[in-house]
Amino acid sequence: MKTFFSEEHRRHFPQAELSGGQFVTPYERPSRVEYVLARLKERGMTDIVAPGAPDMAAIRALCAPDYLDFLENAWAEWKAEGMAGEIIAANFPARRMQAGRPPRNIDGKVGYYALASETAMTGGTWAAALSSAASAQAAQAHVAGGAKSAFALCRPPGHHATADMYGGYCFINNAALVAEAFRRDGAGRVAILDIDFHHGNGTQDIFYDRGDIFFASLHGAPEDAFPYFLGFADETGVGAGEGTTANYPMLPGTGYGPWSAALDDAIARIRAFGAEALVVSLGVDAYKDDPISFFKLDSPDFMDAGRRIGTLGLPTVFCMEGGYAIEAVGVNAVNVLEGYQDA
Ligand SMILES: NCCCNCCCCCC(O)(O)C(F)(F)F
Ligand SMILES: [Zn+2]
Repeated sequence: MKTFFSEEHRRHFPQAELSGGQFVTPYERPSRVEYVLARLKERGMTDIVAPGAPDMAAIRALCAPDYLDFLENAWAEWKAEGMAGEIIAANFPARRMQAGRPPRNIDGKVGYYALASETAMTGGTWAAALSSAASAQAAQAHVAGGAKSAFALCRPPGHHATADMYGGYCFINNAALVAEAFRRDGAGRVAILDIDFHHGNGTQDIFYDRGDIFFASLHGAPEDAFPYFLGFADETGVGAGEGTTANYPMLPGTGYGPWSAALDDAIARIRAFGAEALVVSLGVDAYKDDPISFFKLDSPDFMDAGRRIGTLGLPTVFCMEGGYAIEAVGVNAVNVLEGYQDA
């Protein structure tokens, strides 16, 4: 399996994340992908290439123009306003406020486009997000060109990003770009399977009214886990998308037994949907030692999960999402890829 990866990810490394009322070193840090690269090489998956330039037309087709303008210009505007630190959202359009009217002031504008305040942006975030999107796009082109599967080692991740909001360490929805590209390249129906511990609210939001894209997510129950405000089992899609969203919220302490039962159900739903291509939002923060999650999967479970996903026998692009037990993130992510290839 070929891996697409860009060193440009390094341009996004904020010094701080707001967590528990303190500023901590961000959990979503460059060393995560270094562990994945090391494990890929250890397992002989050494076909690792850098993507070309991002397909900006496809990114513009996915994201709102004003949101892309914001992402590109936020840092300059923030510093022009005399802000001393990194970009962190502090003001949000709360209930019964004007959530559809972007402020002129950059401090207000940041909160308009942010869905959470833990994620800081810096001067290199835009470039890093574009390079991550480019890896996803290149992986999809490789599969559309005939490869059975490909791995987009994306950093920053993407599944919390909507067409017009960032947060949860995400800016551009890489998995959504891949799904749309599969559709443009002729796949009539595409499925996105999100196994990251956190609900892929952005991916769900983008495709919620679409009948051609199936979205399934296994995640920590919204009552207990970020992003908190989406991911309930009764969210099944709307309009043409009715029945094409399947959420599997699960409680703290969930182990591989119930988690894999949910996976099997999602796989059956994807098969019944008639997907012709598959995108996997590959987060491995369901791992038992993940510092910000509460499932109890162990490393061999990720190998078995990959094998089960492989039984779909679909052209597949894996997009790296989360996973914060840094020493294990490489083993767990590559285990999914190896299990998939062994199916
Ligand atoms: N005190 C820690 C609270 C953390 N709150 C934000 C969690 C973001 C999770 C991001 C992710 O893992 O879902 C992604 F895949 F996008 F990276
Ligand atoms: Zn996650």
